[in-house]
Amino acid sequence: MIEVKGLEKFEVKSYEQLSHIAATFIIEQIRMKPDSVLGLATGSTPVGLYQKLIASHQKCEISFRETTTFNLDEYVGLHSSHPQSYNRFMHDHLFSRIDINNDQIHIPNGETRNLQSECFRYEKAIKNQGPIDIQVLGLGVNGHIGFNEPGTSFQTRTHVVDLAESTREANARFFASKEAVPKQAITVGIDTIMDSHKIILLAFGEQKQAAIERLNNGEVSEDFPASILKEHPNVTLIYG
Ligand SMILES: N[C@@H]1[C@@H](O)[C@H](O)[C@@H](COP(=O)(O)O)O[C@@H]1O
Repeated sequence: MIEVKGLEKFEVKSYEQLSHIAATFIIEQIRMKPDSVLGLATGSTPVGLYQKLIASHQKCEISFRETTTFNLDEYVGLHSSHPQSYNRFMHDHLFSRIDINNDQIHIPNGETRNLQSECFRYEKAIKNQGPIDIQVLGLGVNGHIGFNEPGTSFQTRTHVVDLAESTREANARFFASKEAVPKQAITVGIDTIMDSHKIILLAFGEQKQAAIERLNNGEVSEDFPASILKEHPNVTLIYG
């Protein structure tokens, strides 16, 4: 097996262990720097991490009062209260249960008429308040990070994407049908992600094995967006 340079790796035996290790990174970061800027992800993988952060907050170990968050992405066309919007997901799974100030939470607005200016506004907000101290990433089955699909330039900043059919299929489990999955999203770009000081990449389960294998053993290529992370100096892959 070819060892990948630049990726620190933790192979875990359980989802519980993955969530625990990921939470340790975030908790350490907040303790070290209470006004940290966190980059957050949606999807089912980070849910256990968010539960651990809530538990740590409830035990008064950490406070989010001074932290700022930027989420990676949002579907185009879903109202922020829609059960499958990422805005609603983050409030349900994390924000409503910690002491973060609402005005320090940032999620792209996928409902706006002017998507281009929203991308510009979001990128500028990250630039003004960043850089992101620690970015949480999930891994798409096709290697996407955020919603940066295969073929996306590594130079991209926040932009509008057409979702790959494989992504709409994978995410259909959260919707009534695949047809109900939006066709577009706003995502921070790959270059935006690479500006983060530290990145933790989480991947777990049978359906992620091929992507993990390709990340570990494949080349750095725009056909497989997550591969660029091998060129970042401070990435930890937590997988199982
Ligand atoms: N935009 C999100 C990604 O940021 C996430 O990493 C991916 C994996 O989701 P899951 O963790 O549910 O496998 O899903 C979505 O497509």
